[in-house]
Amino acid sequence: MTDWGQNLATMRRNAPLVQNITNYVAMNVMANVMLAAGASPAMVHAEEEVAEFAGFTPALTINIGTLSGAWVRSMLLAAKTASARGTPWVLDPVAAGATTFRRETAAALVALKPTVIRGNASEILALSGAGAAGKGVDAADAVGQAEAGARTLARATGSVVAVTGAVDFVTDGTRAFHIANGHATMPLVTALGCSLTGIVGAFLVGQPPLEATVAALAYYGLAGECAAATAKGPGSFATAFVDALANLTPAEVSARARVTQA
Ligand SMILES: Nc1ncnc2c1ncn2[C@@H]1O[C@H](COP(=O)(O)OP(=O)(O)OP(=O)(O)O)[C@@H](O)[C@H]1O
Ligand SMILES: Cc1ncsc1CCO
Ligand SMILES: [Mg+2]
Repeated sequence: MTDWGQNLATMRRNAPLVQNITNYVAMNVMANVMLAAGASPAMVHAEEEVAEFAGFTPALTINIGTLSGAWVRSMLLAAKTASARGTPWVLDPVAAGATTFRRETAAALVALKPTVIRGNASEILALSGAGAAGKGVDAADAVGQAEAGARTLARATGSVVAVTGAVDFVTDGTRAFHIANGHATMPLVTALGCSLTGIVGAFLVGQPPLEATVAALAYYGLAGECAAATAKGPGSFATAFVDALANLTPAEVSARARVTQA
């Protein structure tokens, strides 16, 4: 059995710099989540500097949550640089099926070969070409409905595809895993999915993409379980969740990760 806590230990040893192009809603939450986990986030998105930064960062994440023309130009510049350098990068296709602008932007970014695509079921269904129920940023489909689409998307793109929800699903198109850690309060706190995308980026540094992604999701879900033990609702959950990310040890992750082959 794989020792998933080792991937957390490696990430913390690396304490990797991660460049994040994310949305206005997520920026602060995501930076705090990443710092608590042991990574070093940098929110760098200006067209004037984004490629230069992508030229030295060991990992990059791109989230299309609050788009505009200038953001898209920056995203494409950063993704092109990462792809050319072989830098691992993660795409978070927020509300990918909602509008033509989002569909086209997500497709252009997928063409630049993200190492990992991480989204909720509705977003992964939209990217895989199947009809999705979701019209906004929240999932309206169950993970199980997106698993076949995730496998197809992974085979078509060469990306690892992670579908998050009640039980997460991760595949490289050949192998696949379910991760049953997590808590139902997580989707009631905004930007926890966006922030998870940053955690996946941090785990990718120096680690194989499929295993790194599975371990990141197990660790993150477990932090949700820990937070739920003391939280009184979504507000105190958010605080307890950041504490749990900082306090969880690799040994606890190894013992409590609920990962099975799919
Ligand atoms: N019903 C649930 N039960 C347990 N864990 C959940 C549930 N829904 C989501 N999660 C967990 O919450 C985390 C974020 O995943 P989610 O699918 O909510 O992201 P998202 O929809 O992209 O979020 P956002 O767009 O608000 O940032 C993952 O770790 C996932 O496992
Ligand atoms: C609420 C919201 N709107 C655009 S991005 C975002 C953060 C969660 O995806
Ligand atoms: Mg999301």
